[in-house]
Amino acid sequence: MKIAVIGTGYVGLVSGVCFAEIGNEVICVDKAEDKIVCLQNGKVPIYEPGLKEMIHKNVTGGRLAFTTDLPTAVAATELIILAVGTPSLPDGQADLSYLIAAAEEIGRAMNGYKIIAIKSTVPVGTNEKIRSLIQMHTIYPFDIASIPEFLREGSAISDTLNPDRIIIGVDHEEPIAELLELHRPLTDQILVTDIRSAEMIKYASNAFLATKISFINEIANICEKVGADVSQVATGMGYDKRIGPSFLRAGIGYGGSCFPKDTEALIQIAGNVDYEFKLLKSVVEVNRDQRFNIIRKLELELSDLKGKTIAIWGLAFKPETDDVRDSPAIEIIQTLLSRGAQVKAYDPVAQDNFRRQLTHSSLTYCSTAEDAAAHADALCLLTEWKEFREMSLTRLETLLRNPLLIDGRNQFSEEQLASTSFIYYSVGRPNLSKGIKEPRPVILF
Ligand SMILES: NC(=O)C1=CN([C@@H]2O[C@H](COP(=O)(O)OP(=O)(O)OC[C@H]3O[C@@H](n4cnc5c(N)ncnc54)[C@H](O)[C@@H]3O)[C@@H](O)[C@H]2O)C=CC1
Ligand SMILES: O=C(O)[C@H]1O[C@H](OP(=O)(O)OP(=O)(O)OC[C@H]2O[C@@H](n3ccc(=O)[nH]c3=O)[C@H](O)[C@@H]2O)[C@H](O)[C@@H](O)[C@@H]1O
Repeated sequence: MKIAVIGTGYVGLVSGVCFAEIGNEVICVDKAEDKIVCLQNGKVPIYEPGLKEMIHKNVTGGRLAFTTDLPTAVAATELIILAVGTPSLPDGQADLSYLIAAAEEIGRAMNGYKIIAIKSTVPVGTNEKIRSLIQMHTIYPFDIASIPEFLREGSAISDTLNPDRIIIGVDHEEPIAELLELHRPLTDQILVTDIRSAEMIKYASNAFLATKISFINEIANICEKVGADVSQVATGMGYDKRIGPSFLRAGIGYGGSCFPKDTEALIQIAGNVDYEFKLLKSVVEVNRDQRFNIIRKLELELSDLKGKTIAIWGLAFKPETDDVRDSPAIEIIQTLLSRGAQVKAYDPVAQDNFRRQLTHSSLTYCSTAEDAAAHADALCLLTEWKEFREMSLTRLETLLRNPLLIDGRNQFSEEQLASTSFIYYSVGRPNLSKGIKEPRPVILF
């Protein structure tokens, strides 16, 4: 099938290359010229394991190309996939301006029947609005389909090539056969729904996963007070097939370009029809507060943070990505700086993106994890990169001025800590440090 993918961000690029990989002819379009020039020169503007190699393979195989010329790409293809951004507006609603602009351009460029599929995450009813908009700009027939994307950054290629399910939302029979044929090589688990349900499945899925995270984070906070271990609790809960083990890792809360924005958008979608989504509002509130436990634990040990040097390991919102959009690290570091601390930060891949978001005279970006830790009064681990877990704690202890380790992602074990004198705080686990001031557990009967 000949496919044009409009918007070459995470979703556009990964789905474009994966459709090429399974034998389609794909042209990826972006209005950002620097991005397209970069891709045409064999470079990849985002960090995603395996992506560069797969792009190279499909470009040389003649199945994948990049352009800024939307009209020519639309005219040459039969399926147009919209994957432009839908960021949050200040009030939490999804900003549809990129989608609207792209839809108008597509309408003007059409030269015959097309299937137009929206992969961007959009509020319920948006596909219908986009259809009306395109109709105003073309005389040619077309069908609209909502095909939401469920990939995760860091494992985007395997998620796309082996999805748990594909959702196809349509309101006509006509495009179904072609869309089924396109997706069958990926999975048999394909659900065809009406368009509005497909739009809602995407928001409901992200909101449910965010709920699981806030739920386990609250359980972790209670575990800290009653002396239970949230890792064991999560394992025990996860053995129940109705609950499942995934998305029960306690930590500093979720970040990224999607959960924060999509939970806010769903609260707005409900509010627009006079429904107060109380549960989801609490999920968001719990998540916003969870990151500040890092600051609370630091202050418990160091009292005043003014003049203290705090090392930060991990800036990306999760490992295996250079994406720092809505990363909890941003607010944690801003709070440390506002309390007068000196911050030394390190991330193996996300540092340049983070620096573009945050610069400050008291914030230093370091070239290695060890440099960041050297002479610090405390070390906070915010992203679970493998290189951090593999670090020798006995070596780390010699680098820090004060052996205080605040682990926001539960990366270290009792065995690793046994031969050290670290004061160690993790999330929802009994205090494993030898130098603990207060005996644990605090049993509350
Ligand atoms: N990032 C992720 O992991 C996932 C994102 N999504 C959803 O997919 C959508 C896209 O997300 P990302 O790829 O992260 O977005 P992004 O913001 O990284 O990329 C969007 C791209 O679209 C381009 N663009 C905007 N208007 C255009 C136009 N008129 N013509 C051509 N190109 C245009 C931009 O230049 C940009 O390169 C969003 O709705 C998001 O919620 C869904 C699942 C996963
Ligand atoms: O709509 C989207 O954009 C995507 O959002 C998430 O994917 P992503 O944000 O890439 O990454 P996740 O692995 O879901 O992690 C999101 C955040 O939750 C946190 N998390 C995740 C799992 C967990 O158990 N605990 C936890 O704190 C991560 O650290 C991260 O900050 C969803 O998992 C994808 O299905 C969806 O397509």
